[in-house]
Amino acid sequence: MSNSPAPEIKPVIGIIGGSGLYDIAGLENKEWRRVDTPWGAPSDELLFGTLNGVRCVFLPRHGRGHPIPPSRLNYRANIAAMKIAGVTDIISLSAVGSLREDLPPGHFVIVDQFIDRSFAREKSFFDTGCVAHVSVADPVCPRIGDVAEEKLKELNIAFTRGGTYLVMEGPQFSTRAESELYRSWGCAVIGMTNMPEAKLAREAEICYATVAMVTDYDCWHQDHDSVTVDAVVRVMQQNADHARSLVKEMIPALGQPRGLCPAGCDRALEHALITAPERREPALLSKLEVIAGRVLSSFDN
Ligand SMILES: CSC[C@H]1O[C@H](OP(=O)(O)O)[C@H](O)[C@@H]1O
Ligand SMILES: Nc1ncnc2[nH]cnc12
Repeated sequence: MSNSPAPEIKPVIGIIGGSGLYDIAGLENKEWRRVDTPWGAPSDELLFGTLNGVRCVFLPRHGRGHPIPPSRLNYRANIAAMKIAGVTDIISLSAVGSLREDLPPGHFVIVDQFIDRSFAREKSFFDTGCVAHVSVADPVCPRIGDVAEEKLKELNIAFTRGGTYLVMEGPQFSTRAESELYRSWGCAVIGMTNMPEAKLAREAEICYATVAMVTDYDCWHQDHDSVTVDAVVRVMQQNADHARSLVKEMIPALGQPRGLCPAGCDRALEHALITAPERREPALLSKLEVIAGRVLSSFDN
């Protein structure tokens, strides 16, 4: 065991804004800047700024004006751009449908698990020529969840800590049979975007947590109409102030200098690489430098 002191990390907070959240309030020194990555361009320029002296970077997940559907998002570029921008912690904000009676529209859920039913997306930075298998047994960072919980309480916003987010491919909403199936699996909420986003953040060793904002009861609830985009947008407009206040409170708290993440999200690649150094593909390795340079440069993996 090493006796060296825990490094002092100055966090940079990334915020990925979902449907209805295309900007964040209160940022100082704001600047939209293009960030290119070895996996192509992210959904939009990134908004750089500071809040109470904490550096933050905002990305509208679908782009400003929402031109990109869930299956066409370049999830790898989005996470790689955050990594290149120096982001250490990501707050993912998402509109979701509720799969439980006790999670009504307007309610917030601090997600702790996912079931990934997406299938038409690139899910890893690694590939033939450099294979890695990270653990996503606990796919979100509990430290970010703790801060979300504390701030939601202070702001008096109704929320639930914990719940499984079912990730569907979309873009069509679910059939009633699918919705009932996911309910029978014990899922709390449903959306189309948080995977592979969370898996890629783990590969990039960025702490990541989802605050889901319920906008509808999907299509299973007999007393509520089936979800429509209009309904999602209407509830998100009502919720947007809550989401903005939450982010504004979370950033200064998460931005305090700290040591390594106790949950180990920032060391996820240690012991994850399996390809022998002599079988690694140089072209892929050079792409991976921005994501995995920390572990690839040490040859004893
Ligand atoms: C506009 S309704 C469906 C859309 O909203 C959610 O997006 P996000 O997670 O980015 O808030 C859902 O996943 C769908 O992409
Ligand atoms: N019911 C639903 N299904 C999938 N994604 C959603 N986003 C918001 N509501 C949703």
